[in-house]
Amino acid sequence: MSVLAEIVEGVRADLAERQAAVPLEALKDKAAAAPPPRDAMAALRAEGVSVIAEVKRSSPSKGALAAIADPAALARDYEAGGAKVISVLTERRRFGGSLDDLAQVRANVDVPVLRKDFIVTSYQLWEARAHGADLALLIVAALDQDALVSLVERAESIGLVPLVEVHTEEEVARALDAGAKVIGINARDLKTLKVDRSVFARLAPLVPRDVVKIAESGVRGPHDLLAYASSGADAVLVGESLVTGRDPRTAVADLVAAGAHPALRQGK
Ligand SMILES: O=P(O)(O)OC[C@@H](O)[C@@H](O)c1c[nH]c2ccccc12
Repeated sequence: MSVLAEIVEGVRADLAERQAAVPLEALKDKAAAAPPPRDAMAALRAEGVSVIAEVKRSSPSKGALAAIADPAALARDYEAGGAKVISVLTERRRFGGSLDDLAQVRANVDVPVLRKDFIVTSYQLWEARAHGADLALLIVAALDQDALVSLVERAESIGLVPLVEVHTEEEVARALDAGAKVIGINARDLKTLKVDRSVFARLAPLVPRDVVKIAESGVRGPHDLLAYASSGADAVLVGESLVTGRDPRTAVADLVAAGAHPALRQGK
């Protein structure tokens, strides 16, 4: 079984427990009472390369990365450094995250927040919105096309911007067919966990100009951001190097400064 399939199996088991504990109707009531969504499209399209900074305790490839006792404090540091969006991993078994992390982060920053998880049913989209998310990740490799299409539509109908993640040419075509307006090109193959930074430059030209392009994974510092930006990235999503570095606020600020370079202005 691929790593992705194993993770999704665990996600489905945890999901079944939450579904037994919280009926969908209760979740919908909670979503209706949540603060309205923030403008994620504007954040992603802002001047310069938008930095999406991730709250990530551990990963299947590296194991424990950082304890992150106070995710909200980390998110405030990211925001102070200039992050335009905060990503919060909510998957428990392999990434050490939770919906509570998401809610805490959302309550303590002013920028839009992404629920980063392995979403396979609309129940998880309602959960995302009920805990304040403004965007939700949809991983093409984890979904058949019918499910992808219906989750994109459902996300939009409840006020979430779907970030549709791809890793191959075929997945780009599927994302576009499903109507994705924001596409994340992940340098990491979720089936093998190998990182190949050249995937972004190869796939980005297949994405139309009006679709937001996010380069995901493998950003070690400003040098990698610049490489992704020169291949057309509107935004980069960064986790590991921020949570393992000494000063997350300065690390984000250094990325933001690199992404603001006038030579990169390609008329986003
Ligand atoms: O820690 P990195 O290499 O900076 O990568 C961040 C992000 O791209 C990565 O966490 C990620 C991208 N897509 C995912 C899907 C599920 C879980 C995690 C991810």
